[in-house]
Amino acid sequence: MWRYVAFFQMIFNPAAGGGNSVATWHIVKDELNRRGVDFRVRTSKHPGHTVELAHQIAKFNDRDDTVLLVIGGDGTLNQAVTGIREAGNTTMPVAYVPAGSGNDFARANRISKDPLTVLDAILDTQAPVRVDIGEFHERTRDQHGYFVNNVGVGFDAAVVDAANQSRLKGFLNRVHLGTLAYILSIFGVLFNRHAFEARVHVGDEHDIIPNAYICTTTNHPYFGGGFPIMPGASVIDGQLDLIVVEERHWWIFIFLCAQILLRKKLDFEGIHHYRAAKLYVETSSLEFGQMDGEELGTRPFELEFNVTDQLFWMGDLNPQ
Ligand SMILES: Nc1ncnc2c1ncn2[C@@H]1O[C@H](COP(=O)(O)OP(=O)(O)OP(=O)(O)O)[C@@H](O)[C@H]1O
Repeated sequence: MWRYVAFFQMIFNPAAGGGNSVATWHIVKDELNRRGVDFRVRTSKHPGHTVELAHQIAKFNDRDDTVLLVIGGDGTLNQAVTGIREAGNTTMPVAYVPAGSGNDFARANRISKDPLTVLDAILDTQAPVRVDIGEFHERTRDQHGYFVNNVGVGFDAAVVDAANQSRLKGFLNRVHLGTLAYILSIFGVLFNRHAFEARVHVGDEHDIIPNAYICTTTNHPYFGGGFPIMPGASVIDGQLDLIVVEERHWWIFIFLCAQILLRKKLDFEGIHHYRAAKLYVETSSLEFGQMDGEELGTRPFELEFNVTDQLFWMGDLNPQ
């Protein structure tokens, strides 16, 4: 069935990477034309539009050799996967050319930053591969969703919120320093930090963590444009990883962040780690939330997580 790719349905987000994705799109389009590859492109016209576009493509697809090729960042990839899944399509594979600022999903799967290298791998692909993605149900607002990277409550979500509000982000993206926007936001958020109570249920374990500060469920090691928050996490183990970091003293928190940046083993009192296919996290206070770098707003969160999988069209799978 998957001997060759006959047809690419493409979604391109011109706003990803602070607009740098436009150059990637031109490279991809020119190369596909040069190789005589059959494709159709749709451009994301506004925030969230990729969900609608992917939904339509997945719902009305009448060919069994269609691959959805996504050009954008983690948020665009999230929306494409969400649209496919919401359409009830579990057979259409996703190919991905990273063109965002963080590109954590690409980093975790060792997908090249060079569009022509990625395209080569996509066009050489013979069969789809299954990759873990996360699924969540947030009970307080009855919200359901999917994530390719992570869902976080607390510190990381406050950083995403601050980075997205930052006027500097667009400029830093244009000069290829997108990660710096997150680093600057981290310092801003650190000055306003507060701890919250997190209740975690995993299997028979029921923990109450009174002074949580980072509470992130992740599909792979990276967050925020390359921070290896959970080095052992994998997209092919059929499990999700939850890391909860307590807020004790600011200098301990800085020390822990340094350990994360230096990729040291996070084996300290005050760091809680859970790995399972199903997880439950609850906060009693209003907190920021984020999903793959997209804001979830503020609310008390009651999050049920499950691991599921998605077909990807991306050459030999080589995850970290
Ligand atoms: N035409 C558009 N104009 C403005 N924003 C758009 C448009 N199309 C999509 N978006 C929004 O652009 C946002 C950013 O996309 P994306 O996350 O892919 O890029 P990024 O933030 O640069 O990369 P990363 O998530 O990897 O850091 C998404 O929230 C998406 O909804």
